[in-house]
Amino acid sequence: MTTTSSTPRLSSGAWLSAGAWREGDPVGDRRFVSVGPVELEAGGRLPDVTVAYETWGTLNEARDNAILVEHALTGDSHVSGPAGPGHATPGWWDGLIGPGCPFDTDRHFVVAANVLGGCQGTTGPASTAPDGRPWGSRFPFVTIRDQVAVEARLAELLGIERWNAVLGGSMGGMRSLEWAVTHPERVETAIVLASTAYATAEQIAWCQPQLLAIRSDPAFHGGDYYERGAGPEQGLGIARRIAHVTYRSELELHERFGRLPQGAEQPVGGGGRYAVESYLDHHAGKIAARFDANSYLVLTEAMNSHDVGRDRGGVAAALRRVMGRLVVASVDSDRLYPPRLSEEIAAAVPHAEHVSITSPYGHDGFLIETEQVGAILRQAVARPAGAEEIR
Ligand SMILES: CC(=O)SCCNC(=O)CCNC(=O)[C@H](O)C(C)(C)COP(=O)(O)OP(=O)(O)OC[C@H]1O[C@@H](n2cnc3c(N)ncnc32)[C@H](O)[C@@H]1OP(=O)(O)O
Ligand SMILES: N[C@@H](CCO)C(=O)O
Repeated sequence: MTTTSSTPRLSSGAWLSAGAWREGDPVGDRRFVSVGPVELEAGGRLPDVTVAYETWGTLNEARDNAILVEHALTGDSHVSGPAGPGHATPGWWDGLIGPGCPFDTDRHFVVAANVLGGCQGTTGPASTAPDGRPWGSRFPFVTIRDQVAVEARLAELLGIERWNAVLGGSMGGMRSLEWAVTHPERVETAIVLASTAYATAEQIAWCQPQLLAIRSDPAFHGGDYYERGAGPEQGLGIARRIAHVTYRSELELHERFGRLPQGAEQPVGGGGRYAVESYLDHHAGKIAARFDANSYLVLTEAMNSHDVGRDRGGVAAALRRVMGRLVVASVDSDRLYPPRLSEEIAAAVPHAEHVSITSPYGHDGFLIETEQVGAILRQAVARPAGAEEIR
């Protein structure tokens, strides 16, 4: 099946939406595949879902060396960058995939896909609906389980019956855990970084002003802004500012910025900014240039819906389904996904291992502390099942 319709974009947008490529055609390092119609957990339906994905290494004959890397809220399929001449775009977890890396491409076949509802090539709100117009406000509610269902279709199309490992951080960790609970027989090792078995009240609470910031931007137009030239970039920027503070630690911000003014600006009564305000402004500008506000809403609400225990007799009962190895890692300074949430998962799964990542950076530590994360991943995929604890 092929799709040839146009790609809606914001004026400043560098993001991609599904629907503009012929199936199988690469765009940069990405490939695109149709996984067909998807019935959603909350009752909606998507008549044809496209998935953007990338791979590294080769699937072996036994088809037992495949690893699925799950990205977080604003990530994408581009986990790893330079793999040779002509592949110069950095990835968000560079150094973890390649010859001799924790995911050694001489041994492993690594797959990463943009998530359902995203804006980097997989079907999302900016994609073209059957009537030829962007889905916009009509894009249905998706859950973490729906996202995993789409990934399961991708696995089938790639000929992967069982993953050697499924791993990810934050929202990626939610999908990894859902994989291990929904398809226990298809996951040899699940690695859940800086994540949780269910969205907590505080996580949902932090999301609420973010959702409101986007929806109350006059340029939001109820979500149907694609054909108007500009989108709710102000609202998205405010959402990112709120979120970004929760992604870092109080101590890091204090030691890094303290009360410093931004250059010569005079914040106290001078109309200028503090350096930390300038830092948040910078991250706000970056997200508006690379991410679609509707995807931010859809994915945030998917995270809020996350609860592995839903319709499964509760979290503890759901976690008892996990059959393969489970490695849970938390960042010691993470105030958004505090270590106690990882400990809860580990306590509910007798054979699980809990590892602590030491970092001043808070939640974003799972993206920044690549040496520690690399060591965890290397050991998790190198050891036979049931081997001693990682330390
Ligand atoms: C290659 C890609 O596009 S990856 C896209 C997908 N991205 C993802 O999946 C992850 C999303 N990214 C993130 O969450 C974050 O960017 C992280 C975790 C990677 C950032 O980690 P860090 O390396 O700690 O970056 P940090 O938060 O310090 O920000 C650095 C930026 O702030 C800027 N900055 C620092 N201080 C200030 C200041 N006072 N005023 C303005 N800007 C400032 C730096 O110049 C730098 O800018 P740049 O990123 O444009 O080069
Ligand atoms: N900084 C990460 C944090 C989300 O967990 C992101 O933007 O995806």
